[in-house]
Amino acid sequence: MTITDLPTTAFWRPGDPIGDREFADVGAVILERGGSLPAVTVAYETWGSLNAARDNAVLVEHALTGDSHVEGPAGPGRPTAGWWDGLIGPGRPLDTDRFFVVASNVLGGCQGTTGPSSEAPDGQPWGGRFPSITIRDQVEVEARLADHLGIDQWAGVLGGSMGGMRAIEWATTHPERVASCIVLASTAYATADQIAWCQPQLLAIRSDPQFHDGNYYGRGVSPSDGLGIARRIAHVTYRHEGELAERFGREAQPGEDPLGPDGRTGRFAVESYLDHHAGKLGARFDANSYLVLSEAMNSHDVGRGRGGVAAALASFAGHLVVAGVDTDRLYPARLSEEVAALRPATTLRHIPSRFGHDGFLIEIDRVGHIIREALARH
Ligand SMILES: CC(=O)SCCNC(=O)CCNC(=O)[C@H](O)C(C)(C)COP(=O)(O)OP(=O)(O)OC[C@H]1O[C@@H](n2cnc3c(N)ncnc32)[C@H](O)[C@@H]1OP(=O)(O)O
Ligand SMILES: N[C@@H](CCO)C(=O)O
Repeated sequence: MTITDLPTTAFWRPGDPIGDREFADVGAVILERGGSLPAVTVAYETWGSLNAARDNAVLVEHALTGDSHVEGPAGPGRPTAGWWDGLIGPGRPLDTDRFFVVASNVLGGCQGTTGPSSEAPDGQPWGGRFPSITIRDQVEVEARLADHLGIDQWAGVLGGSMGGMRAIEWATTHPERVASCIVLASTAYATADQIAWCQPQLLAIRSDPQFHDGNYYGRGVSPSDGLGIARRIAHVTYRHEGELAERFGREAQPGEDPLGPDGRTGRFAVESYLDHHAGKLGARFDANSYLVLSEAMNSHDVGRGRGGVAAALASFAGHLVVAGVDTDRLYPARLSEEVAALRPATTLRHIPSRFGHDGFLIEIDRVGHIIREALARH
């Protein structure tokens, strides 16, 4: 597959099959970086039942390109199978005999919650006009969802990567509303390295001639080349050097010769693998959401304006669990260890994996064990 063969962008629009989604209108939101969104809708899914005391709810926070479909098959309105399939259900780590599990699509996303592809007040898609948002704005919207569901305190808030950013922000902004917080393969603040890896990704999208300053909806085009390049860069950071060496080595993609006379089209197997992931993301994700969410991640710092990370975390009296993947080069395990050092009451766990950052999505048994252990206190 060459770059220009990539499919055009797909995202959820009103009128599409709703799958298992429910929707909550949570009103206008004043944004941290200025401006506002006059009417925010949140798409969410639930598993299990809220008990009479309304104290058994757990919020699962998805990562950059995830959505509310944590568990269950793909199907109409559900472009992908659950991204943590196997973790939610009777007797599972997120045990639906005990817990009411909630997962929403994040503010700025493209699977039903208000984002750049949603309608602005003038009836046209927001597109490039969608305002800059922060992780704190996303948590504000999730707090409104909790209010809508009648949940004063979550038994648990948990997530990996960008989902972990929102989980730790929840514990900091609303310490009284979180009993247990589980932060996987994540960080208390976006590091220089994470911001640096992000920059060429955003430039790739914005440099795509089909980007049109973010106003590509309705033109029959999308900046899929730029989004594909962004995903290739990101995907390498999500995996481990040793894994790529072991899986692909210097092998050529079958039927192709990267060192032959036509070496410009013949690919190494690892290049074909990256092309595949670029194509998959282009088929299920909106480039504008990729930009907005990436910049929200760059904003992340629970200590900003609060006297630093240690002072910010001091307000949280609940149970905090942090776990890093030992081969994660993007969110190295030292960032989890740093949180545990700044807040000594924290439980520190490790996720051994050969897969790097994506280990938090792949090592289901280990992740399930950490979740089960943390929620056993409840
Ligand atoms: C599953 C979802 O996408 S749910 C939606 C939400 N998603 C997320 O939050 C995370 C997005 N997904 C991801 O980041 C990753 O796909 C993961 C972490 C979930 C999966 O990781 P892994 O299971 O290790 O898959 P891996 O990275 O090895 O990729 C396998 C794919 O590469 C393909 N592949 C492997 N080698 C090659 C090659 N040489 N050339 C082309 N394709 C290749 C496989 O055929 C397979 O394709 P498929 O996924 O279409 O079946
Ligand atoms: N593979 C994950 C990595 C981000 O943490 C995603 O696409 O959301």
